[in-house]
Amino acid sequence: MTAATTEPRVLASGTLDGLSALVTGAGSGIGRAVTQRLVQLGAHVTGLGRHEDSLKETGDLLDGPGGYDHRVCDVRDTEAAAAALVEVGESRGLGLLVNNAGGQFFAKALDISVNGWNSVLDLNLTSIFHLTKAAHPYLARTHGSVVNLSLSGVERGGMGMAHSIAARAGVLGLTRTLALEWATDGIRINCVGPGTVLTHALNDEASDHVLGNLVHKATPMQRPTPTADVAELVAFLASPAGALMTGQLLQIDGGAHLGAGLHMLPEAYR
Ligand SMILES: CCCCCCCCC/C=C/C(=O)SCCNC(=O)CCNC(=O)[C@H](O)C(C)(C)COP(=O)(O)OP(=O)(O)OC[C@H]1O[C@@H](n2cnc3c(N)ncnc32)[C@H](O)[C@@H]1OP(=O)(O)O
Ligand SMILES: NC(=O)C1=CN([C@@H]2O[C@H](COP(=O)(O)OP(=O)(O)OC[C@H]3O[C@@H](n4cnc5c(N)ncnc54)[C@H](OP(=O)(O)O)[C@@H]3O)[C@@H](O)[C@H]2O)C=CC1
Repeated sequence: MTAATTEPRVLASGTLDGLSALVTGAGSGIGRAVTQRLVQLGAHVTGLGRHEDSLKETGDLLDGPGGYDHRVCDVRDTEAAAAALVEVGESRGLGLLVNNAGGQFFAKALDISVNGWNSVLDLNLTSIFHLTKAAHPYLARTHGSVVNLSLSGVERGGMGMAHSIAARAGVLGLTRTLALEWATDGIRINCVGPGTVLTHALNDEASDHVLGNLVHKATPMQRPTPTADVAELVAFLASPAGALMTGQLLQIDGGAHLGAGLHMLPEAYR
C-alpha cells in the first residue's frame, strides 16, 4: 500500500476519552467525518445543523465508544446557536468546538449583491464569532480548544469567492487574536484549511470541469483531500499532542496553497 492510499488514522483509540465536543454542520461531508473520528476516539459529539434527517443519519453511521446527539439549529441565528451551545456546556461541559458549517456560491465579485455578501459573511464569519464567544466559559473550565474550518489559499485569494475568502480571512484574524487573548485561559484556537474535498456539496456547486482542474491543475500533488485526513487533523489538534498548537492555519491540500489557484480557471469564474 502506498502512502497515498494509507488510512490516515494514527491516533490511538481512547485518545479523546471523556472529551465533549460540539461540531457544526455534522450532517454531511467534513463535519460528518470529523464527528465519526471523534466518536471513534472516545469523544461525545453534539452535532448541529439545519436538517434533522442528515444529523440523524450521521448518528446511524457512527461506530465507536464515544457518544452522539444532535440539535437542529441555523448557526446564522446566533442566539439560537449560542443557546444550543450553552445547553451542551451546562449538561456535559465542552472541551472542543469545531466551527465547520459553512459554504458559499461561486460568483465573480461584481455579481455578488448586498444580500449575497451578507449571507456568506453571516455564515462563515459572524456566526463563528458569536458561537466561539459563547463557548469561552466552558472551554476555560476544561482548557479546551476550537478548530475553525477554513480554506486552502485563504491568505492568497480565490477567483469567484470574494465573499467567502474575505470571511475566512476574517476568521483567521479572529483565530490569531483569540489565540493571544485566551492563551492564559488555557484555550487554544486553530484553523484547518482543506484543499478540494469531493463532498456532495462541492460536486453540486462546481462543474465537473472545475473540479477536475482543481484537483489536477491547481493541486501540486494532484489528489483531492479525503474527509478522513481532515478529521484526523482536527482530532490531533484536540488531543494532548496538540497541546501547544494555537493560532495556526494548517492547510491540508496537497500543496494547493502554493500553486496558481483558481485564477487558472477563468472560463469558470469570469
Ligand atoms: C486552489 C485550489 C485550492 C482549493 C480551494 C478549495 C476549493 C473549494 C472551496 C470550497 C468548497 C466548499 O465550501 S464546499 C461546501 C459547499 N457548500 C456550499 O457552498 C453550500 C452552501 N451554500 C449555501 O448554503 C448558500 O449558498 C449560502 C451561501 C449560505 C446562501 O444561503 P441563503 O439561504 O442565504 O441564500 P439565498 O437566500 O438563496 O441567497 C442569498 C443571496 O445570495 C444570492 N446568490 C445565491 N446564489 C448566487 C449565485 N450563484 N450567484 C450570485 N448570487 C447568488 C441570492 O441571489 C441572494 O441575493 P439577492 O438576490 O440579492 O437577495
Ligand atoms: N468541500 C471542499 O472542497 C471544502 C470545504 N471547505 C469548508 O469545509 C466546511 C464543510 O464543507 P463540506 O463538508 O464540503 O460541506 P457540506 O455542505 O457537506 O457541509 C456543510 C454542513 O454545514 C451545514 N450547514 C450549512 N449551513 C448551515 C447553517 N446556516 N446552520 C447550520 N448548519 C449549516 C450543512 O447542513 P444543513 O444543510 O443540514 O444545515 C452541512 O451539513 C465548510 O465550511 C466548507 O466551506 C473548505 C475547503 C474545501
